[in-house]
Amino acid sequence: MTSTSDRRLLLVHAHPDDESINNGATMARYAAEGAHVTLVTCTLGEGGEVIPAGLAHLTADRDDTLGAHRIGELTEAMAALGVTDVRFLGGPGRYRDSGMMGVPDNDAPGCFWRADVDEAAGRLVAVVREVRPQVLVTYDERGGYGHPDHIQAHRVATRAVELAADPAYRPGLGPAWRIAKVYWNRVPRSVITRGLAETAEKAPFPGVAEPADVPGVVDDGVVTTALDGSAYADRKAAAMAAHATQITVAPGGGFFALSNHLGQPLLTTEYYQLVSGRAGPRLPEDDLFAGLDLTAAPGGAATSEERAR
Ligand SMILES: CC(=O)N[C@H]1[C@@H](O[C@@H]2[C@H](O)[C@H](O)[C@@H](O)[C@H](O)[C@H]2O)O[C@H](CO)[C@@H](O)[C@@H]1O
Ligand SMILES: [Zn+2]
Repeated sequence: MTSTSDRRLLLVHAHPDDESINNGATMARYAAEGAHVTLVTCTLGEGGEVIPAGLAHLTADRDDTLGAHRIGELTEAMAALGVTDVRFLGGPGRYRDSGMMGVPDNDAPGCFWRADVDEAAGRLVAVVREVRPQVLVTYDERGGYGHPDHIQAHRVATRAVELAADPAYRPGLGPAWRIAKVYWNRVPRSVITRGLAETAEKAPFPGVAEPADVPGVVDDGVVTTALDGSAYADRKAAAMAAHATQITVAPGGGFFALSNHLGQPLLTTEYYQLVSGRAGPRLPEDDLFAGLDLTAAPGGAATSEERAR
C-alpha cells in the first residue's frame, strides 16, 4: 500500500506563475493527500510585463522591482495550493529572467539563458539529493513554447536527474538518488482545441490564444497521464489569480488570460507525458506515482517489478 506521506514530487519551473498555470491542481491534490511537494523556480520573472496599471512601475525598465513583487505573488499562490516547500534555484535572484526569445535580455550577464547548465544543474542536484523525490515534472525540450528560460529549465532539470543518480558526482551533495519517473507538462490537442472554442464563445477577453501559444500541446496519443484536479479547481484559480501581474482569471474561474489579453481555458484536468521510468498498470495513468513501490531502497524508488527481481 502506498503511503501518501512517503510520496515526494519535485516540480522545476522557469518563472513564478508557470507552476500554477501548468500544475496548480496537481500540486493542490498531492499536498491535500499528504505528499511532499517541492517547487523549484529558476528565476524571479524580473522581465515580465505587468497587467494592473497601478503596478506598471515595477517593470525592469522603470523601478526593476518586479522580481521581488513576484516572490510575494508566488508565496500567495502556494498558500492557496497548500504547498510549503518553495525554492529558487541558487537562491532568489541567482538567475535572472532572460525575456522572450530574441530580445536583448537573452544576452544579459546573469540571465538564466546564459547560465552554465552543469553549474545550475549542480544546484538542483543538492535539492534532489535532499528531498529524494520519486517523481519530477518539468517542460519538454522546447520549454513548452520556446521561451529561453523554459528551455533552460528543461535542460537543467534533465541534467540534474542524470547527475543526482551518479554516485561519482559530488558525493558531498549527499547520497546518489535516482528519480523513478520524469514527466513533461502536456496538453492534448483535442482538449485545447475544444477549450479555445469555448473560450471564444464564453470568456470575457478581447481575443483568444492560438494553440501555438499554449505550452506543451501534442497529439492526444502522446499523453500518458491525466490528473483530474476538478476537486481543486478553486485552489488552482486562486493560485493563478495570485499572480496578478501576469494573469487575469475570469469571474467563475473557467478561463484566464496572460498580459497579452488572449483568453485560454483554465484546465482542471492536467496532462503529462511520462518520459523516463515505468508507467503504472493502466493508461492513461491517473496518478504520477502509479506503479511505484515507495518503500525506497537507498538510491531511489522502484517499481513493483524492479522490487520483485
Ligand atoms: C507564462 C510565462 O512563461 N510567462 C513569462 C513570459 O511572459 C509573457 C511575455 O511577457 C510576453 O511578452 C507577453 O505577451 C505574454 O503575455 C507574457 O505571458 O515572459 C516573461 C519575460 O521573460 C516572464 O516574466 C513571464 O513569466
Ligand atoms: Zn514562464
